[in-house]
Amino acid sequence: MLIFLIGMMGSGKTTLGRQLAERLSYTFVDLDEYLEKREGRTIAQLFEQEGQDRFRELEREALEAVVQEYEHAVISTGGGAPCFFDNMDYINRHGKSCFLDVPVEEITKRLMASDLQVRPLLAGKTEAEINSFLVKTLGLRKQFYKQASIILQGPAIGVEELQILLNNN
Ligand SMILES: Nc1ncnc2c1ncn2[C@@H]1O[C@H](COP(=O)(O)OP(=O)(O)O)[C@@H](O)[C@H]1O
Ligand SMILES: O=C(O)C1=C[C@@H](OP(=O)(O)O)[C@@H](O)[C@H](O)C1
Ligand SMILES: [Mg+2]
Repeated sequence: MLIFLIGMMGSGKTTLGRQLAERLSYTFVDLDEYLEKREGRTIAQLFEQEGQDRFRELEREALEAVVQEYEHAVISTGGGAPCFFDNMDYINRHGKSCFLDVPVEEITKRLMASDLQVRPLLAGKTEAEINSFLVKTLGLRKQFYKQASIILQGPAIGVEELQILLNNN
């Protein structure tokens, strides 16, 4: 089975995905890392050198490659991945999707304490600018995230809770 974690930047997809994969003894795939290895460049370099439109095409190609490569895996997507092309339908056709619905205030706090350079959409922004960017972006993306098979609400989403919901859905 393929399990996809989706949600905004900073919602904890990479962190929780790694924990879940370990518990299930599944392979863990972080779509950003997979794409970086595939292209031999970082996410920041891909945004800078290719622009966001091309980044989204490369992200879709990486998503398809992961689906073809793995039978059982936990896949942490990048925050924008479900929101371009028919990616959300594609994800739901190939596995179970879990939306980590964490409040923007909590996400802002986490991201401010992290390295903003690795997330090119946030690099160079102040806390207030990040907060308003996240509010605006979530407004546009929620229609996609809401199509997830499982929705978990934060701020604190535990791996046990996620595992129970996965067993029941
Ligand atoms: N449950 C949590 N509580 C507090 N901080 C967290 C939690 N999950 C993740 N973080 C922190 O928030 C930041 C973003 O987490 P990450 O897993 O990379 O999110 P995503 O992959 O959704 O962008 C990281 O600095 C991480 O250490
Ligand atoms: O929300 C987005 O558009 C993005 C999220 C990032 O992944 P995380 O959600 O893991 O930070 C990464 O794919 C890229 O910086 C763009
Ligand atoms: Mg991530």
